[in-house]
Amino acid sequence: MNVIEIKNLTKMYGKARGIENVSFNVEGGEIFGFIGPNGAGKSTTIRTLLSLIYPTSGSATIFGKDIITAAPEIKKDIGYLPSEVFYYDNMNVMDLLKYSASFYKKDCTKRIKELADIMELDLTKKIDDLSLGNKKKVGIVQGLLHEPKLIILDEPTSGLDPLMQQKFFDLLEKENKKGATILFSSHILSEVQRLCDRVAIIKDGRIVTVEKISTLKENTYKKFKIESNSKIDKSLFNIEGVNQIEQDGNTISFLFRGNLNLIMKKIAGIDVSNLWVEEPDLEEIFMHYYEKEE
Ligand SMILES: Nc1ncnc2c1ncn2[C@@H]1O[C@H](COP(=O)(O)OP(=O)(O)OP(=O)(O)O)[C@@H](O)[C@H]1O
Repeated sequence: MNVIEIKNLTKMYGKARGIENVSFNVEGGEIFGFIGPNGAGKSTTIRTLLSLIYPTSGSATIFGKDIITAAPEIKKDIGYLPSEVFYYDNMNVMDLLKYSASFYKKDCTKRIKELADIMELDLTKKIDDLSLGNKKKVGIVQGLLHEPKLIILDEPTSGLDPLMQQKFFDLLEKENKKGATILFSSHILSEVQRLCDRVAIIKDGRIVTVEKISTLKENTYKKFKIESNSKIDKSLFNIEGVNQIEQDGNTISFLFRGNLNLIMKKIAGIDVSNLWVEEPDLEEIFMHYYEKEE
């Protein structure tokens, strides 16, 4: 079952483009990545889904319910971490979190303590005295304290140090195993690759592709690097599917997409001293999608 269904969602800010005809679904139980560079439209899509802003046209459902008409009902089961968090500075952390928890029917005190423990957050501190990273942790606890069925995170890792990022990812994986669906926006591709099952790539307000991470990697280039005992004839690789050839001494490297036997036959004619065949990382795949569109 789809937890989120987005159909041709368009949001204009006056005459300026926010997002155009965005459509994709997020299935129940998956960790879904939403990637694109700054200004691509990730926050606009997320804010529209949460009814913080209204679409110009198009529609979307969450848990099968309309995002606008059923917004208050839907929100009870969503945990949201905005890209930037703002608080009343003179409250202490526990008071702020208790205040957030008061919007839900259940007692979240135990859960707040558990989460604060995992994220190493001091509940007695004043918000004003917290670093940016610690404020982000408050946002994380605030988003998860009611054990939501759907967790929506807008650029959640900015401000967290690598150790905390890891703890946070472990926490998300645990929530996912318990049944939570997660929508995770980011412009950092490695973290999406690590955590997500599928991704939607957005550029200039439009969805470029929606794919499984594994399919994205299979259908794209492989990276070849060949080392020989003598200089390799570069023209050997002037064939369809080969891109970005680079030669450095007796080493040649390139990206290839196509029938691998073609390349293997070419390599068979070389006195090979070493050979590397690697999957491109998501960053390279991403660039490829962007170039294709331009
Ligand atoms: N309140 C607003 N008024 C006018 N234009 C806006 C507003 N909010 C966003 N935009 C524009 O909409 C487009 C999409 O912005 P959005 O913030 O959704 O992108 P994003 O992918 O989340 O990027 P970032 O990671 O920088 O937040 C951008 O061109 C942005 O300038």
